[in-house]
Amino acid sequence: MAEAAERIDDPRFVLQTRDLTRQFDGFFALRKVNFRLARDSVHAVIGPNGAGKTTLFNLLTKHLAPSEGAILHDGEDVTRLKMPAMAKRGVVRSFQISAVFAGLTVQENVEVALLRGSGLAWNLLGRISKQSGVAERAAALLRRFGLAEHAETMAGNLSYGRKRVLELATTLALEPKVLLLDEPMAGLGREDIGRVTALIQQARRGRTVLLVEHNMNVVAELADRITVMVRGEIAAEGSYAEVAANPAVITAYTGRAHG
Ligand SMILES: Nc1ncnc2c1ncn2[C@@H]1O[C@H](COP(=O)(O)OP(=O)(O)OP(=O)(O)O)[C@@H](O)[C@H]1O
Repeated sequence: MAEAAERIDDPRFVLQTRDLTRQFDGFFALRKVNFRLARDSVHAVIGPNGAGKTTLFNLLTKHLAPSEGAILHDGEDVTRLKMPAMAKRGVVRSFQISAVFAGLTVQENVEVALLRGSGLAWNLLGRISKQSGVAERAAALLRRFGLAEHAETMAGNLSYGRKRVLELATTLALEPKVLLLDEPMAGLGREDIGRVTALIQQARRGRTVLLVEHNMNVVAELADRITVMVRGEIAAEGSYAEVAANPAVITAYTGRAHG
């Protein structure tokens, strides 16, 4: 499997794409996209419906294979690597809520994630968690994420917003270097959005975060840099103020030319 890795030494960028393209039956969902994710930044990908955001995300997270182009991680060509290999390299997407085990307690869910992160079979959960300090580490994570008082609650009984927090806690238990989040605020009310935003602010320390997000208040608050996708291509990039003032972006969102 070991292929000669192409090194592109620009250490500022943890992930880069080269002419990344994905077609579906001749339709270009993504066309020759050159995307760069700066190390230790929070970077948001936005754009109108059908712009190709999810396609880009799924290519970076290895849920989809590209039609053409390349993906580089730490300067190495990882285009052909599968999801587990990316996870080993520290590039992890948040699990979907469906991956939270409803029949386990909140504490047990985090313990499972910690064991998974250390490559141990989770059917040994009971025995190992007592022996290896996993229970203490899980409890510490729950305290950090404000879930301590729910430690013994069955995950299935948590509110939707708390499930999202738990989902993030189980992802962060893997200590990813690059955290990829697909619409982390989707379906959340205002209070939970505040909670998850604070959690991402905390989680960003020492790592890189990429999020696809529709909520512009959240994007404005969290993102150092924003990529605006339109019809499968990058239409603009920059800070929130820069992209918000960009005529191409205004046109894409309003359907009208600006000015
Ligand atoms: N599996 C697929 N088969 C066919 N077409 C697809 C497939 N996945 C995406 N597309 C098309 O590719 C385009 C980009 O879709 P994508 O989901 O990446 O957009 P998006 O920016 O994430 O949109 P949204 O904000 O609505 O989620 C759309 O026109 C979509 O219909």
